[in-house]
Amino acid sequence: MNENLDPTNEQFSSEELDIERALRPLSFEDFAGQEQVLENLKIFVQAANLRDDALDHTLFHGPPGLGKTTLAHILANELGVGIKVTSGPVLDKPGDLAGLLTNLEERDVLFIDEIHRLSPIVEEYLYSAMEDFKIDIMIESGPNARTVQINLHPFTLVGATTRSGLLTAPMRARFGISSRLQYYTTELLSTIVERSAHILRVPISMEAAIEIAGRSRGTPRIANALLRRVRDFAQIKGNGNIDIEIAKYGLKALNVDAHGLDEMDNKILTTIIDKFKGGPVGITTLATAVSESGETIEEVYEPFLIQEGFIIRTPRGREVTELAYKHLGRIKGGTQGGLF
Ligand SMILES: Nc1ncnc2c1ncn2[C@@H]1O[C@H](COP(=O)(O)OP(=O)(O)OP(=O)(O)O)[C@@H](O)[C@H]1O
Ligand SMILES: [Mg+2]
Repeated sequence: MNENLDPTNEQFSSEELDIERALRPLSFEDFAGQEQVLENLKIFVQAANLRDDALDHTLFHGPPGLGKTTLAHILANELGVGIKVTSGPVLDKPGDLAGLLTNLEERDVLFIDEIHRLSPIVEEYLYSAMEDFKIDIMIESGPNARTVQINLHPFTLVGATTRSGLLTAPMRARFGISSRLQYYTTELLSTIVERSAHILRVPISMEAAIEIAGRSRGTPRIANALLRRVRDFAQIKGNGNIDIEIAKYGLKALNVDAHGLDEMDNKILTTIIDKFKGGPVGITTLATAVSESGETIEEVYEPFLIQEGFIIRTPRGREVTELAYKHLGRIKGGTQGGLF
């Protein structure tokens, strides 16, 4: 998870983690949006259930907070199987992976988060497990050491990554299903906010839900985080209900950007304006200027900025739009920031 994209910008306390869990949809039915992805998944799951097969290995990619982990759990629920959860950086020895794999029951889901961060040795070890449901394990040591091949139960590997560009080609090729998650529209996010408010038992007006949704960077995780903070304002400064006034008051106090842009988004825009005269600027040059990797900019930040019309991609690089100048209160061609 990318802490930068969490507007509260703090580690979750255990209470917050409980809330996070309570708000997480558990079935296809509770999951809003991503229609195309969901429509296909429903068919694949239904077919696998009908044949009593393991679902094909499935990859979810896309920016943080859009529902990759949520969907991995939903898949296990809908398949009616168990799920084991781990992540790329945690699995540093093939032995750890072997332990997990041999403990999987028939059709279980093995969820590997941040799958682009697997070590090459572990990744290679995973290949035969994914392809043939077989692994080699070393038994005994010293002169008696030998490897034996053992059969695994057919299982489904579900991988998640925010950085699909960093996935190796052989790894990518082993996923039968690959889905990219998209940013959510304000309308969809407002239904998510309403659902979450209902679970948290806090009354919210439709207008307020739309206001929160519109400032959530197209991201359910951010929408839920903003809802929780606004709920605090409603309880302390208001009468407990979230209406449009208290929502606006809370969002202002939280310093939430009118479009839900975060610090890095704004840094990217100001850098293009201030250092590169609004662009065009190449991705590598831009990346160096904002001290972030080019891939992260391309996969995590830029898609939203392009979708919302702040940046355009030209053959010569990235250019900011009028909207970006307006948003930052700058004048095109001006040397100074600030309109006022
Ligand atoms: N479609 C959805 N409907 C309702 N709530 C959602 C939806 N997608 C995500 N959420 C909420 O947003 C939170 C974040 O989603 P999730 O943890 O699945 O994101 P992620 O893609 O795994 O993010 P990361 O890349 O940071 O791991 C979830 O706890 C869930 O409550
Ligand atoms: Mg996740």
